[in-house]
Amino acid sequence: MDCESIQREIAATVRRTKEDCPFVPSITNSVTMELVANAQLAAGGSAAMVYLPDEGEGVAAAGESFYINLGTVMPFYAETLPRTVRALHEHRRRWVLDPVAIGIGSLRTELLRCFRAMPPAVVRGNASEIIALANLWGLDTGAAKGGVRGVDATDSVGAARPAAEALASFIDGAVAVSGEWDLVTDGTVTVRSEGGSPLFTKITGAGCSLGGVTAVYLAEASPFIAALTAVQAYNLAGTRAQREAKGPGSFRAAFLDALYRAKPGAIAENPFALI
Ligand SMILES: Nc1ncnc2c1ncn2[C@@H]1O[C@H](COP(=O)(O)OP(=O)(O)O)[C@@H](O)[C@H]1O
Ligand SMILES: Cc1ncsc1CCOP(=O)(O)O
Ligand SMILES: [Mg+2]
Repeated sequence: MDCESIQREIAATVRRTKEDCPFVPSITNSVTMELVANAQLAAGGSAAMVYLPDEGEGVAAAGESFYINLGTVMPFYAETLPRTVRALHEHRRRWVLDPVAIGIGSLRTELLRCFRAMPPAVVRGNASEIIALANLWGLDTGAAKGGVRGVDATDSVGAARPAAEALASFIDGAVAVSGEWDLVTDGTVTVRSEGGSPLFTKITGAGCSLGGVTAVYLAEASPFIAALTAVQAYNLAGTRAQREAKGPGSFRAAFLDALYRAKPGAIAENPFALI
């Protein structure tokens, strides 16, 4: 895969998504749910958030891809999430996992452990979450430990590269690691995408909504291209939004506008390199 063919695939993915408006349901956290849905709409998808077991199963079958984010675990997720993931597996629907705050509490850990048997097509997280998930699943992380602090990372993106590549190979899909720069890998090809803004760390839900938008593109593209398209769109829109913003509040609004307005060619041409 060379950069030019990757760029062509990214542009085609953005274009198809706007034409098709794929239905991409989510089970996601109650803190950032609204930003996730708005970002999915801005990218051209159709969003629906559910909580209950039968609703999870129903929309898993009806959706074209799916997003699961473990940010705020509720007791009934012990039933909702295994049933939904089983339905996704049975209906051959691909899904994105964001293992937010991995390490907090026993139910979150138990759920993340159980996903190993029916894995997602894409895992998206910050560096510490990716290292921690690879460790939980017993994969080779190059001895990295993964220092998640609540929902934040304490590891650099580069430190998560072995974990990301091992995870991507294990799931036979793709892994995206976010931070000051972003890494996307399918286990063989690894890319570094530049851009974004430090203001992303001053609003809640930048990472969660990036996962939701990845799921939208997953309805239209391979795991690797879907993950990279979302990362490129965020890095471009974040760069543009920072020029308009006075602080986190105006950044959030400017970011949604920039994501909505970003053209396929500009997303494809946001700076990235094979590493
Ligand atoms: N210092 C930074 N500079 C530029 N972009 C950043 C920076 N930190 C995070 N981002 C961007 O913010 C988005 C969310 O990433 P991140 O904050 O790592 O996720 P999470 O919220 O899950 O920890 C990504 O698009 C990422 O590229
Ligand atoms: C603050 C918080 N607490 C539980 S989930 C959540 C949102 C995390 O969002 P993100 O990972 O996108 O920063
Ligand atoms: Mg996060």
